[in-house]
Amino acid sequence: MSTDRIIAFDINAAQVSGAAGGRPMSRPARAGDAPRPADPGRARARAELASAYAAVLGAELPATDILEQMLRAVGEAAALTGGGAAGEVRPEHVAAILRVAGMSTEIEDVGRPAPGHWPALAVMTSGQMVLVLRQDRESVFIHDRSCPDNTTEVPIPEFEAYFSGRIVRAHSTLRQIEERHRLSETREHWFWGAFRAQRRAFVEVAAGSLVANVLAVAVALFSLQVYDRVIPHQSEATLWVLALGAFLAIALEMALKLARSGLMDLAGRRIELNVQTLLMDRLLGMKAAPGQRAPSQLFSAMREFGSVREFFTASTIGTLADIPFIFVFLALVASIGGNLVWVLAAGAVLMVVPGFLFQKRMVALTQSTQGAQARASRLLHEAIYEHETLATQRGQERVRRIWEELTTLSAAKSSEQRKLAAILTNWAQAVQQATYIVAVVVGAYKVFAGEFTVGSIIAIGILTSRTLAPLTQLSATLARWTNVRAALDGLDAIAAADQVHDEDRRYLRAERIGGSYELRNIEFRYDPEAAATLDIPGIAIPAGQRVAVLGANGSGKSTLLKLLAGIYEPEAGRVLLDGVDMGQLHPRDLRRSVGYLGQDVRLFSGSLRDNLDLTQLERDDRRLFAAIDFAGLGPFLRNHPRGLDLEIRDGGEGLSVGQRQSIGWARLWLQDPSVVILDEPTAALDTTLETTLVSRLDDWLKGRTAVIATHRVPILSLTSRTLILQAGRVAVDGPREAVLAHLSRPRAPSAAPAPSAAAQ
Ligand SMILES: Nc1ncnc2c1ncn2[C@@H]1O[C@H](COP(=O)(O)OP(=O)(O)OP(=O)(O)O)[C@@H](O)[C@H]1O
Repeated sequence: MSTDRIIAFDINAAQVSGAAGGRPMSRPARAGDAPRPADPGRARARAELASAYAAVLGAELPATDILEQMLRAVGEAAALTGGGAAGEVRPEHVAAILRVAGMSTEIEDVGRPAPGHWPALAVMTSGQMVLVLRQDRESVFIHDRSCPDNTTEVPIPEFEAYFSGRIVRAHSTLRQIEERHRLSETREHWFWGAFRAQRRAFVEVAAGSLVANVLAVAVALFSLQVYDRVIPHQSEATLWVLALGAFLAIALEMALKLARSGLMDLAGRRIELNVQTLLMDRLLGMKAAPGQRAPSQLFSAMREFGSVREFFTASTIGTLADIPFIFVFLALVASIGGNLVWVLAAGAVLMVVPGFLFQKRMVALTQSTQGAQARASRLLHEAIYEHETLATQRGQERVRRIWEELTTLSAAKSSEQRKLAAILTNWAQAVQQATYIVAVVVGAYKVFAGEFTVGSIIAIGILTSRTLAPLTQLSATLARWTNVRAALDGLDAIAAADQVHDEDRRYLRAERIGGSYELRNIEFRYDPEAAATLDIPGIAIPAGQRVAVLGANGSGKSTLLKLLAGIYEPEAGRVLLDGVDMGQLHPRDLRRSVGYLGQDVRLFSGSLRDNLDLTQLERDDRRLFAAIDFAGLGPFLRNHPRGLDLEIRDGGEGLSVGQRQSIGWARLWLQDPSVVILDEPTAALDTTLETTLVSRLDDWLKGRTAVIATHRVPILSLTSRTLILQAGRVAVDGPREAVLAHLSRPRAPSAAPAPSAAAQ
């Protein structure tokens, strides 16, 4: 085997040069060569190599995802080093990429190749790397995309001649393996699972509570001793020793309780951080479920997390941690006062029973307040963001009326809720005092009978308060629990909502999507009771074709486009992209390759730069300006004093509707997808800009599949095929000219049949 052959396996060279197959590596750098600029191509190649390796190891690691990370790292390194050595991506960098993907990696000097080393990346003497899959007695097998089965066999002596002896090895971590093989039923609950993760803190809190509660007995014992032993003997020294002991116990108890609340606070913060991150992830990753989930519901559910957080703070957990010690105190009372303990037990039961009895009423109240609050927050949102429409359409009166109704309702319900909570707390306090009195009365009778000392009564009095105090707090906690449970239920709906990226699935990875569509027996409806919004037996769109979708308002154009973009899933039937059901493709690959420009381009608060580059991966301002020029915003932005730093205000204000549409175009240009789905993409542009854009698009759309819903004539000229929708059905399908000619023909009762897809 020649050097050329070994080089032919080198993925770096192949990818850097952009060729599909292997190609000899470029001349090695010589001393005196000018410093090379940052070389994202090389980084790309290394990232792809790492990706291939990860795929061999079974990790779901797409080249493009790590590539994005890598390019970013290279960009940052280039910025730091002034562009010098950043292009050199060494084995350490590849190891870093694999670590980014959550794998554990090491670089080893193994000297000679041996079967036990592989799969691993082998560093060759030239500095290049190859992915060695396995080795038998005669050959090593190298990953090479240009060969059948992606594998090339190389005799060991030939390989050894160019092998530097270094390898980069990666393994899935135990956690990843566990994740991969975990049964879906054993997945932890989003909230309680986060609690379980902090169980160590809870065990420590429980241990602290035990000691603190034992120390709490000190005051009762102090009184017992003082009344029964010190006072009768007038022993001053004992008094002070006992007092000192009691002071110490109090100080220790306080220190322990402070430590306990500190610990709880820390655990609480960790839980909150994990849960909030998870909830936001789920919210962002939710499948679109049009007509099934009101945004205001989601909004108020997320806001309600505040009440959950407040509930699970140190005071609640402290109360709960103290509950088991009630039995310890009761045992102590029994040892001092014998049967008198039943008075305390009865008091304890009486204190908490109403709390449980009122739960149902509390739940009903919570539900109605939450409903009103959700509606109020939607109304508030509309009153603020749709202020102009309300003002010009004189809609304020309606808003005011509904607002008043909702405020009255929620004020009445929450006042009832507060009343109930107050009843529960006051009842608990009253029962606690009554129990004390009954205990003292019973104790007094025992003193009369000579069974008790005065010190015992005082000690029992103190112990009664200590025993029952956590129960008073428990009643207050029970009153709040219904609120928290309702909030948790709302959040449960978010955490359990169907996700675009289902963690239990292994999706098909596609570095590039060609863009041929096939729709089979599609049915889609927003309202399960209503007739189908879309009913399409079959459409095929070959890769690279440009299709215009026409139709009256409400005929289903946008819905069809959203199905093609993978935003909605059909209720029945299948949408195949490159011959594969869209649901099987990895959502990230889909989003990268399928560009969607909706009717209404939304902006987010931040700078214009942030808005253009929502992925935050674009480091090159020249590309941002090229995108802006493409979209026709160049002159405006170049003349603007703030340029790309132009501020977009809360609610996306800061640009005109047409300019917003141009931003949508610029985003699409930056995304550079192989499939473009455009919904009325020039509706807001002026004629000059539309004409310029259309002329640029003619070139840009080459090689891309495009489906464009439009009412505008200029954009039609870009397409070769026209579909006309009528009430969700394809009424006409054929070559553009034929369809347009058919449409412009005067209608006769027995019109010629419309061109069909077969006419393509
Ligand atoms: N989010 C939604 N929830 C419920 N029904 C919807 C929703 N979006 C659209 N519809 C209904 O589906 C039908 C098709 O709407 P679609 O937006 O696809 O029409 P279109 O052809 O794009 O109209 P236009 O030309 O006005 O944009 C309409 O009758 C509409 O009422």
